[in-house]
Formats: sequence, structure tokens, C-alpha cells
Amino acid sequence: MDPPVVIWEQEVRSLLHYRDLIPSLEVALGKFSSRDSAEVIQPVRSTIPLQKHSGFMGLMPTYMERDGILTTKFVCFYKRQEGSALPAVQASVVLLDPENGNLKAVMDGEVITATRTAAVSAISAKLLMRPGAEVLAILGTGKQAQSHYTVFTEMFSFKEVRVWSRMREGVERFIQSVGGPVKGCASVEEAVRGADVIVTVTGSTEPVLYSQWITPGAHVAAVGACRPDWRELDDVLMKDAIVYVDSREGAMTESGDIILSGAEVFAELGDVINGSKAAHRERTTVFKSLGMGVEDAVSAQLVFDQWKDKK
Ligand SMILES: NC(=O)c1ccc[n+]([C@@H]2O[C@H](COP(=O)([O-])OP(=O)(O)OC[C@H]3O[C@@H](n4cnc5c(N)ncnc54)[C@H](O)[C@@H]3O)[C@@H](O)[C@H]2O)c1
Ligand SMILES: O=C(O)[C@@H]1CCCCN1
Repeated sequence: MDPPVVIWEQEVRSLLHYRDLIPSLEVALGKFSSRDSAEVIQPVRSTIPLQKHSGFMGLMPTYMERDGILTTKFVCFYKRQEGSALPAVQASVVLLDPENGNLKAVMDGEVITATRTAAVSAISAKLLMRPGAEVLAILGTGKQAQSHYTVFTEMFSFKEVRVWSRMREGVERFIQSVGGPVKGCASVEEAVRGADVIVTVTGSTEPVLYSQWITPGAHVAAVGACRPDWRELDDVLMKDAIVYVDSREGAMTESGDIILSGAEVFAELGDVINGSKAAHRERTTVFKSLGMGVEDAVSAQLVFDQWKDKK
């Protein structure tokens, strides 16, 4: 048996491309929602609090029997003070041989997390935004904001991209770093008024996005607030919108926006991909993303396959 390989940040970045990842994620989301244990076994993430450090460690094991993929992601995430220089999320993914249990690879999970999360949000927009969408608003200016900007501008042709952060320096840094057209906004209201697609990627634990500012028919990809008592969206938005999730079980366990608002989950994204639930593009839609092990599993397998091809 070959010893395990270590594939770290820069190499993962150079091997993981949206054009390969998006089709693989669409298939994986469909398999997850088919509830066939020969396709995907992925329990809801178990978390242990790192109380002293205001954080959590999440353990995300996944087995895809038909595809022969066995992985676990270890992810630590923190409630950081706004403007903190420390990372909010750190992760590693291990890829195992399901036949023998030996370790094939250890990979940096931060690039995988940033890339696959943005790719899944883009899939939600592809399925749920209204036709002819022109304006994208991104709330937050951290790692996820960057990866969402990259994939959304690569996949779609928005006429305008707006960004907001509570920290003005955050907006300035973001504008400098993305190297493409983007308009900095001084308030959430300014960023989201008239926007067709809104991405929330903040570290907030209280609502930042309010229904009263949103044009009916907009699509919201809500990526932050991944604890049962954390929020990014207000109750009215959650109750008025048609709510889609990545995992129903995960959302009912981890999403403060769903649990505390009492909103009803209409469907998983995989149900829409499988054709068993409708995509209500004409209505205001929320895709509540919490992140799933199956997304990391297909990403890690892609990275490993590309790594082997290049050897
Ligand atoms: N759904 C998923 O799969 C998934 C995956 C990774 C990260 N996340 C979550 O996405 C969010 C962003 O992650 P990141 O890695 O980009 O973090 P980051 O620290 O790089 O960026 C966080 C951004 O949120 C802003 N922010 C922090 N506190 C805020 C507050 N109280 N109000 C408004 N803005 C605030 C910061 O200024 C920054 O712009 C986090 O909540 C993280 O847990 C979700
Ligand atoms: O699926 C994930 O990887 C993330 C990590 C941070 C918290 C939310 N979920």
C-alpha cells in the first residue's frame, strides 16, 4: 500500500476547478436527496464546543459506496470579533480507501470548504434565481465572499455586483483583492435594494438581512449562521420565502434561521435536481446552506484524481 500523500493549500487550489466541481456537486446533491444508502451515507455533522475559544469542531464523515469514496472532514469554526485577523474556519479532509481503511491522502480543507460552498450556492442560484437576473449583492467580505464572487462572476453575467461589510476597510480590501468590477455599499439596504441574487456570508449571529429591503422574487443564498441560535435573516423573510436547504435533517438541527423563525423547509436542493420538487423561480427563495460532507467527499476525490493524473 502506498503511504498517504499530503496535498496542501496551493496545490489544492491549482487542482480544484469550478468547471469540474459543479457537475460533480450536482450529481452528489441529487444522490444525497435520493436517500439511497448505497449512494451516500452522511450523518448530520457532530460538533463539540471549544468553549474556551468561542468555537466548535465539526466532524463530517461520508461514504459513497458506488463511487468508492470514503472521507472525513475536520472543521473548526469560531465566533470571531468582527475585524479579527484570525481565520473563522480551518479544515482538513482525509481520504481513505474504503476496502482496507488505509489513509490515501490528507488535504487542506480550507480551499475545499471555500470552493465547494460557493459552488453549491451558485448551483442554488442557477436553479432558483429569476431569469434575466442582473444584480448580485454579497454581504460580508471574508473568505467565502471572495470564493462566491469568483464562482458567481465566472458562471453568470451580472450587470452589477455590490458588496457590503460593517467594516469599511473590509469593503476596500475586498474591492482591491477581487480584481473585477464591484461596487462597495455603505449599508445592507443599499446593497440589496433591487438585487436579484443576495449572498449572505457573514460571521453574524443576529439578523443582518431584512425582508423589507428585498425585491419580491429575489434569491438569497444564506451561508453563515450555522448554529441553532445564530441568525443572518429575519423572521419575515424566512416565513415569506420558499425555503430550500442542502440537508433537511442538518437544517432542523443546526440552522437558527430555520429553527427560531419556525419557517417551513420546502425542499432540498437535491430534490430540485432530481425533479421531485419544483424550483419556484418567480417567488422569493432562500437557500439555507450549512455545508455537507458529501460536498467535501466529491471535492477531495476530484483533487486526488487530478493529483494522480499529474504525477
Ligand atoms: N454553509 C457552509 O457550508 C459554510 C462553509 C464555510 C463557512 N460558512 C460560514 O460562512 C460565514 C463566513 O465564513 P468566512 O470563512 O468567509 O469567514 P470570514 O471571517 O473570512 O468572513 C466573515 C465576514 O463576516 C463579517 N462579519 C463578522 N461578524 C459580523 C457581524 N456581526 N455582522 C456583520 N458582518 C460580520 C466580517 O467582517 C467578514 O466580512 C461564517 O459564518 C462561516 O461559519 C458556512
Ligand atoms: O460545512 C462546512 O464546512 C462549514 C464549516 C463552518 C461552519 C458551517 N459549515
